Amino acid sequence: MRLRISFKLAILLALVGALAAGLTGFYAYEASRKLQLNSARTELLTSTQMLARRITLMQGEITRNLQMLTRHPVALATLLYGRTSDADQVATLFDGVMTANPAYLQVRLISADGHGMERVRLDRIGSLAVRLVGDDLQEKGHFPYVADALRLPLGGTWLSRISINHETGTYAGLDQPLLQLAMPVMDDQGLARGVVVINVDLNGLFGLLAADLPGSYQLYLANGAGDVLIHPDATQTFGFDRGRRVLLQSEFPDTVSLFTGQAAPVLIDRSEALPGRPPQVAAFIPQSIESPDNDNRLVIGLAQPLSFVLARSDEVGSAIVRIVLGLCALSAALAVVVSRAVSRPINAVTEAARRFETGEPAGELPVDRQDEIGSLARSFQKMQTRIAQQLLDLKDKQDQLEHLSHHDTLTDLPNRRLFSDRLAQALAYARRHGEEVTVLFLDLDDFKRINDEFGHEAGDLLLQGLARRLQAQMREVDTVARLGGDEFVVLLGTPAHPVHAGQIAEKLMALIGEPVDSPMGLLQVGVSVGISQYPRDGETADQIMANADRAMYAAKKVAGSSYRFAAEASVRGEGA
Ligand SMILES: Nc1nc2c(ncn2[C@@H]2O[C@H](COP(=O)(O)OP(=O)(O)OP(=O)(O)O)[C@@H](O)[C@H]2O)c(=O)[nH]1
Repeated sequence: MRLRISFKLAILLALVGALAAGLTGFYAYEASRKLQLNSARTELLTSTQMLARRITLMQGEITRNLQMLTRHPVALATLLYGRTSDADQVATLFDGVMTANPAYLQVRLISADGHGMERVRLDRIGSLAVRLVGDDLQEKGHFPYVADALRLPLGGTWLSRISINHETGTYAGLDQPLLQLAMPVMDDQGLARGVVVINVDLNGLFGLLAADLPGSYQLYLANGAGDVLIHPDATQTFGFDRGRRVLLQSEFPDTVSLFTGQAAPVLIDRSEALPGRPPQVAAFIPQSIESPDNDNRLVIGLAQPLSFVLARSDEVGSAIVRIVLGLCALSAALAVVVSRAVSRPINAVTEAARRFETGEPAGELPVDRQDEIGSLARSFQKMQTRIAQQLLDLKDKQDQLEHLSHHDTLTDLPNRRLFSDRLAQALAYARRHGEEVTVLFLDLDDFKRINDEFGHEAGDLLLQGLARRLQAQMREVDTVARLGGDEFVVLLGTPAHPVHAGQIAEKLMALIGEPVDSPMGLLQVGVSVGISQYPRDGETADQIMANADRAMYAAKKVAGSSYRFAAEASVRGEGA
């Protein structure tokens, strides 16, 4: 199948349009993906740093609460005098602090005496702070938060390692990650009389801290060795507490530098899914919690599923796909319009060429256009006009050649060839209809003398003048021809009786005998005429002509103009 140029052009333009739209769409989508990832990483890092800052603030707040509680006079009074009213006031104080701080699991006043006997203790049960009394109060002197905190100076804070709470007798926070902070209560002599201990629920604490973060954020917390303390998957937390290690650096190998003292944050773009874990984007930073031994180094991290991060770019992607499809449709429509606009004038030129080839009128051409197609159309039109003109010229030349081949160049009378054709035709007709044909053979007398006396040019003028005269005076049906030199012949177009033929010969003699005016003077000659008639003088053209010639020679023998019939010997004329 031969595809039209407009179709090919439309397909090509549509493909180019679709390719351009597709590539633009693809790169726009890639750019949007990168932007989303970068912005997600930056947001995660900022949120993680904010979280770390809030942990520091939170620790400072707990320390300030401890200072307030340890320095309150009723705390020392309770420890020194054991009065119930003092203890009640302390309990009220603790209740206020716990109410204000939902992450506090437990607040206790523990005496240095009585093996670290709990004097006032409030445990969190649900949302309430519940005071324990009587047998529920226990000796805690063997716990480091009592023994070590009692050795601290005024205002010093003891900070536990983050651990799982296995302490029996607690109502809340059992088996939860726990941070304990303790501060000594000093008397006037600077002797530590007891400690105030606050147990902080880390899950709750971080839950509070993370409450402002977007719901898609996942919180990670690891201790200085990398043990996972908080993980979106609860089964991965506190592995060390169950006799196995679950390390953050195992799941996020890039974080290993954070556990070797590096302070720079680690940004992770984990595009590949781990078994059971979706691809993620994450940010991790180290965070130190101030403590006397400075051993509480933490690594905090926030992560987001990659799918969530890329959800927006997927939306952008589907918008881009719609735009690309729209652009493809638009480019296809434009391609059709453009290809038609381009191919229509080309088709017009092609159609004009086809019509020209078959000789039909060319039709309209886009010659008014100012582009290459207009120039092609104009060139084609010029070429068409030139070819048509050349064809006309050629036809003219052909006609001229045709005329020349049948006419004498000097006199423009029919030549021997045309005369022979007409004679043959006339004989054929006469033979069929039983008619006669008459030929009069004319030879000028003494023509050489004209040439010799007046010049060859004068001879020519005389021949032309006589030819014109004969042509004008003879009937249209007759043929006057020049056979060559000073020989003329007349073929009568209608049958003629010999008498009539003789009259015609006399008319011819009179016509030729009239002088012809020329620049060289009056030119005058005589003529000898031989008359031959079919069928009397011959059957064929050759016989007729030969007899006419012979008759003319017979006439020539007589001085002056005369004529002779081929069949008769009688001579009629001026010289007779
Ligand atoms: N000017 C001119 N002369 C021609 C042309 N053709 C032939 N002639 C001349 O015509 C003359 C014919 O001479 P002849 O055949 O002797 O005829 P004539 O002089 O008429 O003599 P007779 O026929 O015997 O009377 C020659 O001198 C030719 O050169 C022509 O086309 N133009």
